[in-house]
Amino acid sequence: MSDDASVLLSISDVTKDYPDGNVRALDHVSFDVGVGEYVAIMGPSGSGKSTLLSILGTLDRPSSGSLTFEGQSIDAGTDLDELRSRAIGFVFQSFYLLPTLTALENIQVPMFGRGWPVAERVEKARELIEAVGMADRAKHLPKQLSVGQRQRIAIARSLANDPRLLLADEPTGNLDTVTAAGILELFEQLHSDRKMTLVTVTHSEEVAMAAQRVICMRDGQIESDQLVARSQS
Ligand SMILES: Nc1ncnc2c1ncn2[C@@H]1O[C@H](COP(=O)(O)OP(=O)(O)OP(=O)(O)O)[C@@H](O)[C@H]1O
Repeated sequence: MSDDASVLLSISDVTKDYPDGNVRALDHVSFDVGVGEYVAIMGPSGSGKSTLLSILGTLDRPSSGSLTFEGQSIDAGTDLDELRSRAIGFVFQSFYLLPTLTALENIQVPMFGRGWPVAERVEKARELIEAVGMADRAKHLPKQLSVGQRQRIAIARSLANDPRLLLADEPTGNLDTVTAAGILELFEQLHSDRKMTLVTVTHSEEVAMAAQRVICMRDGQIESDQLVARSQS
């Protein structure tokens, strides 16, 4: 973690076993993520990246070890649905947009059930669709959008509840090089303009180099954890 950042998220001595497969997916992993950091997690297939991201996002529980978010311990008593919907946004390789909803409606999905007045919900969705450069596609259904455009809408949706943390699993995995570069620019904007904390799992060097810090996993352990040297322009 960079020295000046206060800690957003911390995992300590986390182990994850999958007894059915007799697999130790994470093996005593500890690290902090600072507020506003942009972290890439890399490593070979099967090294534990997605498992780690699931635990960071509270989608899965560690077998042992602990997790804190904004200084609060995440344990059996934590309302995980509430924490996730309030504080954590997720972006996946497959976008999981609802096919019968328009782009603008898809962005509002996380706001459903949270008591937002409709007008405010729509206004917020309009602001987000603008932020991801897709305002002119608001009424389009997912099937009427390119894959890169769908990912932009999925990213806008992930921001609907103003999360402090954005977790992404191979966010450019289904995209061609040019489209992927556009998504990386969008992440950079979120990081620099909105001061989002971003953690992304990736196999892509380009994605990793866009981050500030790269954690490399191997066999369920952290092999290296380094700040990315940025060229000054
Ligand atoms: N539900 C599960 N049950 C049993 N074993 C699992 C389960 N999920 C993952 N594993 C195993 O845990 C290990 C880590 O898997 P994980 O998906 O975290 O790796 P990864 O680094 O994300 O891989 P990839 O880059 O291929 O997506 C692998 O050996 C995998 O087979």
